[in-house]
Amino acid sequence: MVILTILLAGVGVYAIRIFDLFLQQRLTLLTFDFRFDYVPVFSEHIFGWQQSLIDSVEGKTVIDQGYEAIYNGQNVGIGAIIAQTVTLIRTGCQIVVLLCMMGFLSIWPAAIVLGLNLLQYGFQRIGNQWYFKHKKEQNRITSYQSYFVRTLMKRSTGKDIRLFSMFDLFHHHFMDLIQKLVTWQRHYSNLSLVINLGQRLVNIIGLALSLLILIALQNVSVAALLFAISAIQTLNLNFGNFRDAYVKVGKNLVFVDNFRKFMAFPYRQDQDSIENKVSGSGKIEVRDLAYAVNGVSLVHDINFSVKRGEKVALVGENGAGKSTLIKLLCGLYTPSSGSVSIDGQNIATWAPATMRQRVAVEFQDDVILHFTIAENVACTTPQQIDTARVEAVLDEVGLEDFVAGLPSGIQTFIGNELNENGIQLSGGQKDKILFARVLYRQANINILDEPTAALDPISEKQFYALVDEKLDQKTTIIVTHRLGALATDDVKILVMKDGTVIAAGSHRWLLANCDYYRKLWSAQRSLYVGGDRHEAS
Ligand SMILES: Nc1ncnc2c1ncn2[C@@H]1O[C@H](COP(=O)(O)OP(=O)(O)OP(=O)(O)O)[C@@H](O)[C@H]1O
Repeated sequence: MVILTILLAGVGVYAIRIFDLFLQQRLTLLTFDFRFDYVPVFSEHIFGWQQSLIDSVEGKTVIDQGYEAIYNGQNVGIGAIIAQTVTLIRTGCQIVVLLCMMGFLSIWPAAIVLGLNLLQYGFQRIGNQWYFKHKKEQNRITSYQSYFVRTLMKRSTGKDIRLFSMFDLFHHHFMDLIQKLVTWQRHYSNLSLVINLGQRLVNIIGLALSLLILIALQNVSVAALLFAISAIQTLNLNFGNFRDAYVKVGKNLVFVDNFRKFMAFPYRQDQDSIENKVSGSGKIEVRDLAYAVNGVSLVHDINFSVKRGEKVALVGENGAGKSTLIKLLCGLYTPSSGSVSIDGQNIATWAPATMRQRVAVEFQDDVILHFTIAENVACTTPQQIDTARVEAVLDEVGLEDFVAGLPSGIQTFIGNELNENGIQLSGGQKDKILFARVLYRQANINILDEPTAALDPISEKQFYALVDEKLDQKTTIIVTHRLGALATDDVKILVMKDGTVIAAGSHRWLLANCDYYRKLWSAQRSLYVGGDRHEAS
């Protein structure tokens, strides 16, 4: 009977192990599919977020960990939970088989092993509680660490580090970080050591106790005793694996929790009040607009309106709040108070897609993706690109000859990350592609943040001629430090200082009525007409 039981149990355990191979294979494919199904959902969701949320520490943590929850296959997050659940099922089955098998000898050893494993779980819980209590600290350290890795790996920062011999500085901060990491790790491994020692001790006691009981309870043969030793050890091992899997599920639920938080963040497309009206003349009204971050006001008390087709220049010193204001105008930031309305509708109620149709924006720090020129201009999939329109706008911004000289024309890749024949752009060429992107959009409101910063004088002149011609009937707001180009009567100039608009009017009117504008103007004029270069100070 004992022999038959052993045989049956052995077959049962190995059958489960073989079944496990198939489970593991299915699991690998499942987590792979999961990654491809959910990563686009994740990215799509971020499009609906407020920029201020993406910029915040909270947003960054939830993005990083939420992404990890779905992207790291079976190691972290949802993939790990599925993998550990499979382990739970597998070890659970093995435990049941082993318990039945041992029941033929005596139920006591099995009961003792079970009891002692519960005790071990208690130890593990202590370790876990410490882990979760200090997890935030470890997350922060890991996020600092990833900054170092990202910065060092990035080609552009690598250049600066070499040019300015910043390695010592880097090393200084890195060592500081490593110190924190080592301290954290030391605490954790000391605690793990104590817990593991406790668990091993409990194991040995358990094995000895079970055997003693077995001997005391019945007259067992040596063969049965040997079988009992091996069965108890296997049972213990399975209990251990079961426990580990259970604990890992708990740990990975933290990542999933972050994924859940991520999906629950306010998503503008979910709002009931979203307006999808895309028509309108392009009239902008700004009322009592203010924006603060962590209680610090960046812009405040802003009131102005822009008529359809009007050209507006936003000028002011560095840090005056110009970029912040245009981020509010195009809905990237949500005002702390006040409102921005376009054609009588508060843009806070607009869906992001509506905003993209109505407003085309060019920022100083816009990125050119390592895709083709045509894709960078049209910002859509190859099938949807209007090639003739792409060529026309590239022509208009003065890139006709440049593109004609490229081996694959508008299909040439920019940068060599995705294509080894990709080309590098100069700063001015990049600005021209970004402006071509705005023209391609054909929106009736265009907002341009320092669009000519990298342009040569001839290109800058062409740029303003193009604005006059192509954006003639369209509302256009341009942030610029080069005042001369906008010194005409048909441009309304908003002068910003310390986070608010202190004056608005034509160049001539401002020269006559605004001391601060006069100061900006004469400072710049002196550089161009060769006057007193120190006039500004
Ligand atoms: N996300 C942010 N969090 C905190 N402070 C910010 C944030 N964005 C901008 N600031 C601060 O707000 C102020 C205005 O910045 P903004 O970029 O709007 O200035 P700007 O007028 O465009 O300057 P520049 O002419 O140099 O481009 C600056 O003091 C800047 O440090």
